Amino acid sequence: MIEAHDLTKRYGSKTAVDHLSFTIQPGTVTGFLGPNGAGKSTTMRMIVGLDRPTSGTVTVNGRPYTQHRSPLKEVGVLLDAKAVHPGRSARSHLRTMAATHGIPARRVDEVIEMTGLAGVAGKRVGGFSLGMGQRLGIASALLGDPRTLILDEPVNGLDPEGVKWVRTLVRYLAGEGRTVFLSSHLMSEMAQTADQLLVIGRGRIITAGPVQEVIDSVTGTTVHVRSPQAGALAERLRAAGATVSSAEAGVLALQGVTAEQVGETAAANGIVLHELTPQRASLEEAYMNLTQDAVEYRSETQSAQINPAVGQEALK
Ligand SMILES: Nc1ncnc2c1ncn2[C@@H]1O[C@H](COP(=O)(O)OP(=O)(O)OP(=O)(O)O)[C@@H](O)[C@H]1O
Repeated sequence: MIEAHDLTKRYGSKTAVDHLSFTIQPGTVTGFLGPNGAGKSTTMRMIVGLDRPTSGTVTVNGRPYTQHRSPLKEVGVLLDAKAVHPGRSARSHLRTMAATHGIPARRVDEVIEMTGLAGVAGKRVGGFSLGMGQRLGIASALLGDPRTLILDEPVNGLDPEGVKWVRTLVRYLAGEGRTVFLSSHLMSEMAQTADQLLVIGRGRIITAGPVQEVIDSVTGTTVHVRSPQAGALAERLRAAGATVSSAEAGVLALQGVTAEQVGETAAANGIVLHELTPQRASLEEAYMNLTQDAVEYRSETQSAQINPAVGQEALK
């Protein structure tokens, strides 16, 4: 279990994490979502004692991470998959980690098997693809057989098969009763993987709860209607509590009402309909709506991707 109380981190005048309080329960996969710069990595770094909170506290399995006697056996962490000496082989990296933490050497072979690295375990890590690096990072996190796993963007750089593998693995680990906390900026990926979601923006919680509840709360349905008697229909639906807007004559966009209710209201009042279409926002659209106010540096980032020269200017 991970428990954060009023967790805050400031870098100078920048508040990266702003009074976050949450509990991540064992036996579940909790997805930590937020746009770039939302504060996910900073939160994870504070959980594992790599950054000191400006104020507030965070504990893992009841204690601050640094107060655990064998942290690796308590918490498995994937924060920066590239933080491995490039000249070492994957096996030698894992063996060194195991030796310095009192973990038996046979566990190294187990995690190599679990993460599908058996074929490349003797190769230099420097030659690894991003996906193989991610697998090695996950193998390192699993080495101590920890009760809690903290994985920052574990599917980053993985191909679809790798993504599916991570999904299956984390579900399996949570099924064993472990606490699994993983970050992503992809709502669709988290919707398929997590039980619970914690969505943050600009260091604050935007929403949290079971995946389906969060999705239902953000993917509101709009009903589109075309009718030669749009005015009369709008009047009756407004009276019933719907929010009505109209971009052109004879066309209505309705919220707070189902397509069935619109059809029945029309029938009961003898109103002719030419079109009745429920339109559900896609998950990614809903997520973008949810977090759009919390996205930092949007224009700079986009220009940097489109035109590196503009990006250079933006960074000056
Ligand atoms: N060492 C630091 N010094 C100054 N500012 C920092 C530092 N680390 C992070 N920040 C700032 O804190 C904010 C949160 O960053 P963080 O990396 O935690 O976000 P994130 O949600 O993990 O984003 P991403 O998805 O891009 O990794 C950002 O505005 C970032 O620029």
